Amino acid sequence: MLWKIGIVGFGNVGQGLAHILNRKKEALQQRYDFEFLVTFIADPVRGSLFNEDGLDLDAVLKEMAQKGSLKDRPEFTAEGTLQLIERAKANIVAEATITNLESGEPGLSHMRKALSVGSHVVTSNKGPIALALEELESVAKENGVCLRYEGVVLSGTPCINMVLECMSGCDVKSVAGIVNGTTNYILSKMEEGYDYLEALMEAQKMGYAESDPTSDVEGWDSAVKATIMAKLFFGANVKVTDIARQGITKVTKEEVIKAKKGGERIKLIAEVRKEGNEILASVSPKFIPVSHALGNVMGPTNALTVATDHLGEVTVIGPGAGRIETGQALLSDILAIHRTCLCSVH
Ligand SMILES: NC(=O)C1=CN([C@@H]2O[C@H](COP(=O)(O)OP(=O)(O)OC[C@H]3O[C@@H](n4cnc5c(N)ncnc54)[C@H](OP(=O)(O)O)[C@@H]3O)[C@@H](O)[C@H]2O)C=CC1
Ligand SMILES: N[C@@H](CC=O)C(=O)O
Repeated sequence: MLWKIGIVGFGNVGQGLAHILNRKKEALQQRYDFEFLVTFIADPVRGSLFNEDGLDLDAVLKEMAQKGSLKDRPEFTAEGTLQLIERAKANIVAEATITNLESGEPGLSHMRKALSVGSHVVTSNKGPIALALEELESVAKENGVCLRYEGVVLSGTPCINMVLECMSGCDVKSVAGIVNGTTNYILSKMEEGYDYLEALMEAQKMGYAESDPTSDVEGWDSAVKATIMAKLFFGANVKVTDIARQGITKVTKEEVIKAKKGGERIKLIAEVRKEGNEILASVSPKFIPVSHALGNVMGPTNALTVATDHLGEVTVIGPGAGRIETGQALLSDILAIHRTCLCSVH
């Protein structure tokens, strides 16, 4: 099968996915029998493109790097994102627009539209998954397509599918760890002597931060990830606004350096745990001994410890943000869809 892929949102992650697809085209065919065309890119500000016969990703990425815009490309279209999703009817839509924790928009409408026209959806966008997972899964089911979102908690580091698939049958008792790359990067840089703002700007440059970084530094991003984990791993509906939440804006460089001298590091820890019939979730900065596994997780790296009945504790450590890293999460979902379709054919 020749898969037609559409990319919605051509910022850090959308471009990260395009880079991987461009670079790995032959390897993906040889290794996984996965053949594809990217038929559209939708991003109203940077420029939307459509070509039923496939875009030249190499040329698109070069133009993006040189001009920061796709509006001079011959495949340019002024069509809105929803119209493009409907007209293109790609087999798979990769949705990577901004996370909106209040309405889920514009990603929520993009996903509804894509699923309802029969496109599988893969996404790194946390808003729609936190706010409307059941609805989206039911639209997917009605239309016989899949919705996958591996990247919404730990970017490309295995998390959701690791727990739901590889650890299926286990009861999860708690999950706890560092689930935001930007704040961990800032705290790490502050230990090296950077000022808070200097470190934040660096995180933005590297493509780790949300479009509004308040979400990262005030702990909202970690809280929405806790909401998603509460839903997926505990079956609990915990609203992001109900989570006891504190970010890192009050943490000073002096405190970070003092903690290190005392053998500790300050880390923004998200936790979801079951106590009796209650599911408790929180996000706050905590002093962690340098000797503890989490105490040595630095930069944009994340770590999550999943406590279960059958396996005890399982800890995963890896990138929690980044263009290519999150593009990898989308790619793993795309290949999972390809595998499922191969299985149903053979
Ligand atoms: N960056 C990371 O490391 C990670 C990001 N994520 C999530 O992935 C998603 C993408 O992140 P990232 O790439 O960093 O964010 P960016 O802000 O870099 O990219 C988002 C893109 O979506 C575009 N966009 C906005 N509205 C529309 C629309 N209606 N139609 C099409 N495109 C639109 C934006 O355009 P413009 O800016 O011009 O308005 C922008 O180019 C977010 O939801 C984020 O939370 C998840 C894990 C890690
Ligand atoms: N802004 C987020 C991106 C990934 O979800 C982070 O820094 O972790």
